[in-house]
Amino acid sequence: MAEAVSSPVAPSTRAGRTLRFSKMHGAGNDFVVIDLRGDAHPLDPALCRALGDRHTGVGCDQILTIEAPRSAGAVASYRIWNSDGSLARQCGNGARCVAAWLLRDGAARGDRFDVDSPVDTHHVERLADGRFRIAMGVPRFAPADVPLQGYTAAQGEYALAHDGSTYTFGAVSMGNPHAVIEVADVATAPVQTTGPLLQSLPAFPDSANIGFVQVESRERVRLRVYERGAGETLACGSGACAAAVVLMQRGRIAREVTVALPGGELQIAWPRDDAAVTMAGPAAFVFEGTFQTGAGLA
Ligand SMILES: N[C@H](CCC[C@H](N)C(=O)O)C(=O)O
Repeated sequence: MAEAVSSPVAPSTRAGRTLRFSKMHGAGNDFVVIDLRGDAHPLDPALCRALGDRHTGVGCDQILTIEAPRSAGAVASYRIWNSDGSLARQCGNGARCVAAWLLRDGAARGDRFDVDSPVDTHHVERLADGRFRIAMGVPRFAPADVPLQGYTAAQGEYALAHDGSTYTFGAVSMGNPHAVIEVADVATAPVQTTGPLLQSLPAFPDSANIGFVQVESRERVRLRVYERGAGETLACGSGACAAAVVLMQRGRIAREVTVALPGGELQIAWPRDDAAVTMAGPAAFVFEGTFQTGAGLA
């Protein structure tokens, strides 16, 4: 599973902590965004699960915390928590929402700036239509980088036998692990069964985000993603990058494509194998709120 987290301070689920948040989404992948730049207490898994609960909390796929920049040129850094309380190292839709949040906050100015994710410094560009283009880093296909156990050299397609079935998929790291399964029709893809099954196999020691992709044309694909730590989401930005580069490497699609997810469309480009992948898409504010820790928590 994703890396365990040990909180350096007493669990922040103790009563009395008031957290102001912005509820946001990127193509339907939804987030609770919390400014921790003036707060010494990071979140912890229990608090993130409480925040993410769609009945007793705010409800979201991931929680994003805004923190001080780590690199010289960045305006801020952010941390990514899945709603199951696990930490993640990449979130494409979240990066666009952080960018929009930083511009509204005034920490970022102009149409181009840098933001530190847990794995990289991402160049952000605000586009004329209000969407954001993010440089998502260079994809890494080596099994050790995904990580994917049981294989030494990168393959365009892996075949994994389990319990009488054989699963064929591509595998890539976008800073977080992805498996990509090509299907004839995403609408009938076994997302809710094969997704959690593949995540649980020893081949994925850190689990993985499982994408199911249908090629409609060389310029357009459809995608559904069963995310690590959140289940099926309406969109997955790093998953869109992962599906696109797996299919581009196989020569199945052009080097610039539209990825149509249930929650919206993203534009993915990967001009050369040694280049960063860029992802363009929307970021939206939904509402502001405060969350009182400890209220109703056992
Ligand atoms: N579930 C992912 C993190 C969120 C990624 C997704 N929401 C995106 O937009 O890339 C993981 O554990 O690696």
